[in-house]
Amino acid sequence: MVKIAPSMLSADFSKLAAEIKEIEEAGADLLHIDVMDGHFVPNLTFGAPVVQALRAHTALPFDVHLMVTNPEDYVESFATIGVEYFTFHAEATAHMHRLIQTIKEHGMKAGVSLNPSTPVAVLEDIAADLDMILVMSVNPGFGGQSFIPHAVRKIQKAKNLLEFVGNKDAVVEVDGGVNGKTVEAVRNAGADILVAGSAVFGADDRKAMIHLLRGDK
Ligand SMILES: O=C(CO)[C@@H](O)[C@H](O)COP(=O)(O)O
Repeated sequence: MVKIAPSMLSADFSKLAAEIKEIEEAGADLLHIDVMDGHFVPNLTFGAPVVQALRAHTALPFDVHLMVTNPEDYVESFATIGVEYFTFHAEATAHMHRLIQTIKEHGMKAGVSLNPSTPVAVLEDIAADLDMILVMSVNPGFGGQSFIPHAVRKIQKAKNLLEFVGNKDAVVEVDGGVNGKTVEAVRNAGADILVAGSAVFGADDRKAMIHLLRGDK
């Protein structure tokens, strides 16, 4: 069964702890946390101190997506928080292999995210080392954008690559424009974790939306 990771980017920033508690009670599986530095993407969110402050307010695993230049500089501060996935962008470093090892040495799972224009093939030689491939189905930076259809094929390619290298533990996550209209294609393509920001936080009934996205019977 797929897991649902609501994206905090679409939460009410004036009451983050309450928002997180609500989506935890609504049945979310992970909390997706978008760290943006205003350089890698044209938007700025929060860093380790805010994420640290939220750790005490939920038992949900933290799925941290770093849209930053120099992701190497963030490993130590996030490792001390209690983070499940530390996911950086392939486009942000020339040293993916080394960074993956460093993330794991710091006790976190390592994910690599791909912008819509970056092919899955860039992960060929490191796929066996990964814990997650994050397929961006929008250009990163903002919530509420439309799903880019070619992401469906890319999810399949990411799944095939992990299977080809015998990496049974790694997951494929999809992020951007996932909602009631796009979710079936994404689930059918084989995604393991679905990130949803505006669809969940903008829903009148967040619990019902999480159930719908997950395909609960
Ligand atoms: O990383 C990002 C955007 O850069 C995402 O996590 C968005 O926050 C997803 O928002 P929706 O498209 O689901 O509204």
